[in-house]
Amino acid sequence: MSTHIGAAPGDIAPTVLMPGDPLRAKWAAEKFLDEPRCINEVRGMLGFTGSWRGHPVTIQGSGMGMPSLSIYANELIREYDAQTLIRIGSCGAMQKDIGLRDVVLAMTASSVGNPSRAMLREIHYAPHADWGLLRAAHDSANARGTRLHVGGIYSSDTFYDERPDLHEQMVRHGILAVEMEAAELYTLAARHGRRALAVLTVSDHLVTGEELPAIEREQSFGEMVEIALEAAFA
Ligand SMILES: O=P(O)(O)O[C@H]1O[C@H](CO)[C@@H](O)[C@H]1O
Ligand SMILES: O=c1cc[nH]c(=O)[nH]1
Repeated sequence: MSTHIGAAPGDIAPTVLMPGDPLRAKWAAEKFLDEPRCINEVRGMLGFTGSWRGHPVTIQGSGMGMPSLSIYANELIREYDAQTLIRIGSCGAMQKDIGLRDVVLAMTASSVGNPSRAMLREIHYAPHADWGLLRAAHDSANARGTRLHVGGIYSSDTFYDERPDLHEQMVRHGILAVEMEAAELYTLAARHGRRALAVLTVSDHLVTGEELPAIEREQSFGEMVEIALEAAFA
């Protein structure tokens, strides 16, 4: 057990998928894994371990925002020796040519700040995906005909952002979408020599104002789960 994860040693697989929503973790584990069993209920941040095509896989909720993700990713890496961490999240599209339910692979993740920021001090570190995972996810998505976008995303500290000028600059600099965890996940993975990727599904559109309801964010983003699994074991 770690402070925030109740799993026994050995109950967490080397490959961990991390949705923000713990109920998406439950849905994905029941839909995509063989013999899933709940390995964490601490604070309701559900985690499940099962297998996919014979490979052990854990799907563990991260919560919303980088401070929460940081706690789970740190414990998964330090206490359970997780090697591959793939975020499976929702995001808001920031460019006109991206549609609802399109999949975004985050090549880089910009942020105003993240929990690692204080440690890095004057360095403006560029959080980036693992190249092998990114390439494999790209190949998987293309093979299945997914509407796919690959590029930079923005990991925000706020869902209800009151800085339209900040969004304007992100859009202007080609940022594809906004979410709230990837920059810290990428930074932690790099620091510990692990592989990380964020595979995201567009749930909102910041340009058109379209949005999907909570139940669809929880239970309908299966394509990104399959892409993440195929990339992990490519
Ligand atoms: O759907 P998840 O994975 O939680 O991701 C996105 O959704 C949450 C906000 O609604 C934030 O965590 C953001 O990153
Ligand atoms: O962080 C997020 C996630 C989904 N949609 C948004 O607009 N922001």
